[in-house]
Amino acid sequence: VRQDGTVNILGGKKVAVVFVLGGPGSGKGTQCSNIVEHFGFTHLSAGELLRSEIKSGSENGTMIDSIIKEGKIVPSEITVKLLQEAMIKSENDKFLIDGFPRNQENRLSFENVIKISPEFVLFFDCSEEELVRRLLGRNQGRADDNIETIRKRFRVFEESSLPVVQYYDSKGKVKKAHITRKRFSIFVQSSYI
Ligand SMILES: Nc1ncnc2c1ncn2[C@@H]1O[C@H](COP(=O)(O)OP(=O)(O)OP(=O)(O)O)[C@@H](O)[C@H]1O
Ligand SMILES: O=c1ccn([C@@H]2O[C@H](COP(=O)(O)O)[C@@H](O)[C@H]2O)c(=O)[nH]1
Ligand SMILES: [Mg+2]
Repeated sequence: VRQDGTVNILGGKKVAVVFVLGGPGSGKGTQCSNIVEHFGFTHLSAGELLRSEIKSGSENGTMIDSIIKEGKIVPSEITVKLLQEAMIKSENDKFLIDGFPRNQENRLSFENVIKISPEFVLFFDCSEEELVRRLLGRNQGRADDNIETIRKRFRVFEESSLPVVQYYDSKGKVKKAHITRKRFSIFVQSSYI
């Protein structure tokens, strides 16, 4: 229990978190793997945790599966609990959290439960044209890599996820990697990396 009365769920350990955000297919998972190799972070993909939950046959699996196929956002309490469990299980004190927070409610839920603010947010800015090309060429058998769901994921990204990037940008916490054409960059006025 901290002096301000809040409880650190990670047992008092000082933990660094970096959120990795960007449109579907912008390379979050790919770049997290590269970063992990060189900088000693543990990579936690919220999408992977949710897909594992489906595969494990958990009671929420069917609901998560249908939300992912619709390109929508899984309720915060489920995703935050999975992230919390993964962070507690890990021995590490540095985490790259990929694909989360997806909306403002996710962000608030993480703040309230985990009680850690990110060191910064890595944002991959990429044109929709390039995103579609990458997603349709990914060939990993994902149920949401079809053009119908991809369009829905783009809409959710613009409506719900970009406001989270804007929020962190207003706090000076966004480091932007500019991938191709500036489809989404009008929303964010921040430093480039
Ligand atoms: N810099 C790059 N240039 C070309 N292709 C790339 C690049 N980075 C990633 N890719 C490819 O694009 C596809 C999507 O990459 P990745 O899975 O890392 O994206 P993501 O942001 O994690 O996507 P999602 O949000 O759907 O999980 C993959 O097939 C990957 O190999
Ligand atoms: O915090 C999250 C992360 C993911 N989802 C759902 O999973 C899919 C796939 O996520 P990827 O990051 O692309 O692997 C995403 O479209 C959402 O439906 C989520 O709800 N919350
Ligand atoms: Mg990914």
